[in-house]
Amino acid sequence: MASEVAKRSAPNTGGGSKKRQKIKSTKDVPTVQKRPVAIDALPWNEVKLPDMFDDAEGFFGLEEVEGVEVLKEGNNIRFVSAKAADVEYEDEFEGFSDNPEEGVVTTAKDKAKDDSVLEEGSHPSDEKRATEKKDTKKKKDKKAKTKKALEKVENQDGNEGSKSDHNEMNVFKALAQDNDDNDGTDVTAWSGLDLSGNMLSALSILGFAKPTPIQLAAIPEILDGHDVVGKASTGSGKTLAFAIPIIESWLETYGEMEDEDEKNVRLPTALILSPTRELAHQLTEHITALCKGLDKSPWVAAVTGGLSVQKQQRQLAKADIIIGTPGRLWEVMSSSIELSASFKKIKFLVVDEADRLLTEGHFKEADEILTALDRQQDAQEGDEDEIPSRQTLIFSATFHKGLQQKLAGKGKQGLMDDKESVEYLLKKLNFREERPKFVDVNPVSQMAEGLTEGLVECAGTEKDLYLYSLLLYHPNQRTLIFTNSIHSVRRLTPLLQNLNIPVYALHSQMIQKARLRSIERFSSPKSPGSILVATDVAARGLDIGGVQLVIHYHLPRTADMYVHRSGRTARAEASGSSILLCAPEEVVGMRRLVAKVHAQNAISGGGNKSKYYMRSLDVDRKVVARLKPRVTLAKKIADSSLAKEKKGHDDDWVKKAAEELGVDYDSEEFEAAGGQRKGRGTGRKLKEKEARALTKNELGALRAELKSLLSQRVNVGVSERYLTSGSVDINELLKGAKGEFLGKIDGIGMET
Ligand SMILES: Nc1ncnc2c1ncn2[C@@H]1O[C@H](COP(=O)(O)OP(=O)(O)OP(=O)(O)O)[C@@H](O)[C@H]1O
Repeated sequence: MASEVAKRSAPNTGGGSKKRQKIKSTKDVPTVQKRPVAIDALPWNEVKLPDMFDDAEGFFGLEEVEGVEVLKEGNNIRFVSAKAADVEYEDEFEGFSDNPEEGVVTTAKDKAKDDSVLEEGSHPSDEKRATEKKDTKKKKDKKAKTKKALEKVENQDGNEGSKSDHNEMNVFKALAQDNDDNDGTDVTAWSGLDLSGNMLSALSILGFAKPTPIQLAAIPEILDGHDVVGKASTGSGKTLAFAIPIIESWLETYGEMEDEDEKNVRLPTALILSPTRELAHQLTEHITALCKGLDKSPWVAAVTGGLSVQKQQRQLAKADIIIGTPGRLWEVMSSSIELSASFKKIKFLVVDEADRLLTEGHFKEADEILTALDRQQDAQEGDEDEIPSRQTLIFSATFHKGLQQKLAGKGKQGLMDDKESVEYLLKKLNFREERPKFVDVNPVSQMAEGLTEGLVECAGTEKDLYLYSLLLYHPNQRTLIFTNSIHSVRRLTPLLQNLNIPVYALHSQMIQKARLRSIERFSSPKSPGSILVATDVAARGLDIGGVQLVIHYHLPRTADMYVHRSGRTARAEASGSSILLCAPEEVVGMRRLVAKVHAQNAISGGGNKSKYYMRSLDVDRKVVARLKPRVTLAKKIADSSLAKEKKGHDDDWVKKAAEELGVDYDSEEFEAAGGQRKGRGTGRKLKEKEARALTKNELGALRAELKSLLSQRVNVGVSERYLTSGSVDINELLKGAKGEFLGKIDGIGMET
């Protein structure tokens, strides 16, 4: 095996695997062993220059290293060091960080907690780990039972030469029997896909009784070695559609490896490109969850920023499945020759949410990565046989029409060389087949089946009020609110908090730790009624269980974005609603956009071509008017803190600039001078100034007033519809049994 590849840790394969011993302190190191070390992992020391070199341009940052042997093996150069080995040994095997903000989430097989074992997978949070610990026993019992079922079959079917498919059918039967005793999920429905017993057992543990349509259609094509372009509606299980065959391939290759040495230097199997950090982490968790049910499992690593490039390089050197955003991946890859060399030999390249990744702002990095992966370019003479031919898998719920045609192979010839064009990138994907298999399992609808859509008409200036009303009409529902700007997320979050709504924020300018924390809290089973206000960074791919409602506070800019945003609810056969808040002047355009989405579905599915008409939802304006005072107050309080915060930032910035220029800075004087000029933004500035001017006491009074308003129930009364229908027991309604009060008490629900 090529020696350029960094040493990798073998996954735990149970009792038989060699386990590395934990070195607790340097005192415990019995012998000083020399080991091959990556060049950037050597214990480099900064060279101290004598004072006389005060201005020695070009020598700053000079580093030296001691005790390193340089070995030349053919064309490869290796560095062997005792010291570095110790340092790196501790560092390398301390287990991946539990801290998600550190950017790499990795996992190894679920295994017995053995103090002497340092190769341990990690999980994104301590909280999660605590929950997982609790689940472990349960899962282990389940796993043992599933295993027993498989063994039972093997024993029953012990005749040599028995047909494997016959055997497999019995595996299913045993699992089904087992399931009858509530011991595991019956996975008989997966039988046509030719999966290994190991994989079936993992699916049974996950509780996935049958493949989804995209899994049913795409898995055999991928297992057969084809390039695949997969299109299926949001929440339909695309992740496992590509992950299952990738893991099957890894299991097969790993099973064929004869000794530990070979396992230790194995090459990565797959590289998965994701457009956002959150999605990369989610893909990691999703694949990891499946791997946990396997006897032996691949290392899965997410690369999304936060860690030092060197540390990520070391961790990636061990990974079998790498999931990353293009920017960070390219940064890590481009600074390590060893990593790019090993990536070139991957068996699978996956582009998830392809239409976004290939078309929106990721050109440069995607281009660099694809160039680096291009196996032909670096193939050396006589090396051809060693290079596995890569399968390319492209997945999304939406594809621009042009992109779809190009991916389907039409017009692949004569692709332009314009370096800025999608065609250029497509060419770079380097499909191994002239035409990849196009798997479009759900041409009738990109939208999930269980989705209800509607719009609420309200004046642009009243969106806050209607948003709050909608939230009260849907109490205890996990709700995702989309806005088109970071500023709106920043504004709406405190506003809703002031109104006692459990709300979290998500946008791209938040630090990674805070982003992941928001998602974790929003998705926590402990808070089913939480709210997330987000930009479109949350629109694609995020799979948060139990999102029942999506509200488009700002309208989506494109039809595809409408599909992706709305797809955060009604996932995996669940139901959910998507509601647009539309100003009157926006209604026609929006109806047209949504009709377009549905028309495309109808035409491609050969279905009903009548125009889809999105209904307006009936919100009782009188009830909304009753909520106005509290929203106005909450807004005033939120605006005041925001304006003060902003002033602090502005002051800091101007102070710094004044310091650099060597002038005095007086914020009052500065503002007075600015206030003379009339121009754009003056009105906003005045409002901010007003908001800032609120004293502590005034704010306290506003808070008290709001508190009192919030403690009052909002009686929605008896709607005219009820009165005219003549069939309603008004006394019953007023008793509260049907929830005539808004909010947590018991929502009345929306009429659709
Ligand atoms: N065979 C299955 N049976 C039951 N649930 C499944 C199955 N496969 C996947 N799921 C679940 O369905 C949910 C959605 O899957 P996934 O995130 O892969 O959807 P997706 O098609 O990638 O959606 P999007 O287009 O929004 O990214 C996940 O919670 C996943 O665990």
